[in-house]
Amino acid sequence: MAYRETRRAPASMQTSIATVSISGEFPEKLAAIAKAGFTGVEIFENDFLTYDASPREVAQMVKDHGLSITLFQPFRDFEGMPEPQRKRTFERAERKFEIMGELGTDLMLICSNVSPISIGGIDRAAGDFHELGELAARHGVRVGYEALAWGRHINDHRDAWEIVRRADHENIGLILDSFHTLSRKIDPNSIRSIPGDKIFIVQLADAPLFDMDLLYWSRHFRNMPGEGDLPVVDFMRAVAATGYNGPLSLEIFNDQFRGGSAKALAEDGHRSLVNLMDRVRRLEPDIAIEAPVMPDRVEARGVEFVEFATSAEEKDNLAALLITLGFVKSAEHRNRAVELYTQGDIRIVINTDKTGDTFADASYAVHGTNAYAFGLKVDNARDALARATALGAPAFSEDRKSGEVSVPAVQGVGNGVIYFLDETPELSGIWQREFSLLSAEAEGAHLTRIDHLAQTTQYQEMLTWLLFYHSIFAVRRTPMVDVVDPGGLVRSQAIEGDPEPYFRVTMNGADNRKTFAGKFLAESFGTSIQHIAFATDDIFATAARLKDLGFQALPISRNYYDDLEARFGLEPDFSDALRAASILYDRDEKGEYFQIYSRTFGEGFFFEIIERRGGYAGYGAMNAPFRIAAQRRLARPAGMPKR
Ligand SMILES: O=C(O)c1ccc(O)c(O)c1
Ligand SMILES: [Mg+2]
Repeated sequence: MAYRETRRAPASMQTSIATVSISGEFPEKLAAIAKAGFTGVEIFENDFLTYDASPREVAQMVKDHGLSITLFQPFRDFEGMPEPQRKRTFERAERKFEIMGELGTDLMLICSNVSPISIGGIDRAAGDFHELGELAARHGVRVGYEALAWGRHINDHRDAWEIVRRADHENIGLILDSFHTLSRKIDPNSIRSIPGDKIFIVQLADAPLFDMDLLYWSRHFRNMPGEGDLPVVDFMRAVAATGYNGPLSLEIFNDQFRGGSAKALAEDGHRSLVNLMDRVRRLEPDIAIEAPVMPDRVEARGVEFVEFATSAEEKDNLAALLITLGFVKSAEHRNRAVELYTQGDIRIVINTDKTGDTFADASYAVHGTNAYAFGLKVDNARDALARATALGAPAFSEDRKSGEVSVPAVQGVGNGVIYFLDETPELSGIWQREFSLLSAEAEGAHLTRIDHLAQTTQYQEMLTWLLFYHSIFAVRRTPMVDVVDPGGLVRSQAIEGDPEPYFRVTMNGADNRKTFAGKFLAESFGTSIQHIAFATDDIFATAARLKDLGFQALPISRNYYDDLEARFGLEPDFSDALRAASILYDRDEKGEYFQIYSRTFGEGFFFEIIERRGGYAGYGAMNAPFRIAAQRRLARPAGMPKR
């Protein structure tokens, strides 16, 4: 394969992003892009035209941020024009080449013609490009040709490549854009036969799968690689296999991003590229791009503990609720006001420590009582930390007192802390080392382990956190479901350990503060864990024990059970048993799901108890509106009509 001979030495990865991808004014975009670690930026012509500065001033600004301009784009409707438009198109191109000189970039993107007056024909287009190549050479610039998925004559990178090949000019090359290739379901392996040095730049974008008009889909719904459903990894593997080692440039048109945080978008973008190249490097080791090296995606084996920050006063209520759930206080911290409650494999830590500046205390001051931290069981905690930080997650650490264990940790959703615990003696011995065990025996309520954590975020931040989990951990995402709350829509998507779902998180994105989830977010000032779901292997035995323990389940309306009976054709005895214990029920092809909810605590936090029977893999989404209605009924201030 000839291209291998022309391959350059491995160059460190160049990351770039189009200015259109980021919200804000031009200077704000540049600052966010530079800060997030990109080395280059694509200047989208409109961003530049609408900003009141000369090309030379823009060039200086970009340089001051330590960035280079990887691409100037787009130039539209060039190839295959009839006269007199053809002549004018060349004049227009020459004007842009002059501007590029002042901007200090040597690469322009021409996207395939969409004009109704353009004429098809590969040789005609190749001829136009050859002639443009001569003009470009005189200006010391290069031109890359991109097939828009909706181009009038050219909408496939294979045809664009054929035109570039026939144009046969050093200054004319191909531009690949993952969206255009993958949205049309073109096999990305067709890229492997293109010489890497004829690919002038590679643009990357993902998108959620929608059955919609390609142009509309592209201009409004693109997202960062790993945030959507397109096989961007396969695309990039094929590109990398050509020997390409130029910039990887994000080009994301997204309505929501236009109003988002420039900083968060730039950070997500950078994370998405680092993660993408980590995946590619593992699948395609012999590539010219020097991708960052980090440990592989983390397989979480389950939640080892959840820790609440609270005050001495509020602690009693939380502890009382745990005791009605069958927990027992089984240990106390040796140096701190920290208690451990356990049942089965579940550990709940309650932290009311006020000595020194603890993060728990600060978290309580901001959010009130909240589940501010959790620990994950992993194979290698140091590796997990290394991967998370390589992907831009902020490492978390606190001053430890003597005898205390320093546990690798990062900050995640809602500024919460994620600790990594493994089987090394130091980390697995943490409970014995830091806590004095109490001789506490309790019958419990048959709760075995944490099935999932439910985190609430602003809807706008949902993709950020899904990418966070998806890049650091070996997880898959379930399809997004809409949960209708009387106050608005809440979008819900789960991430689950892959292949084994030992670790599950449901992410709920709230659009406004009128929904139950949105209200929790607003009133807790943005803490994230809104509920914790415990598993039982026998929901009815658990329900019976809870009753003895004085647990107060969230009461569910009679209508729910009438509907359930009809929907699933349940035996009246069975539905009576469900109703008597306020158990919600769901069923799919694989199995059954049972849920009991606690009443809410504090600003809308709650516990859930679930049993999965058979292979049921969901989260009872269809029951969520009933749960929310019940929670709202209870939350209504006294004196309001109750039904
Ligand atoms: O939507 C467009 O017109 C458009 C323009 C330039 C690009 O690089 C692209 O991928 C799409
Ligand atoms: Mg593009």
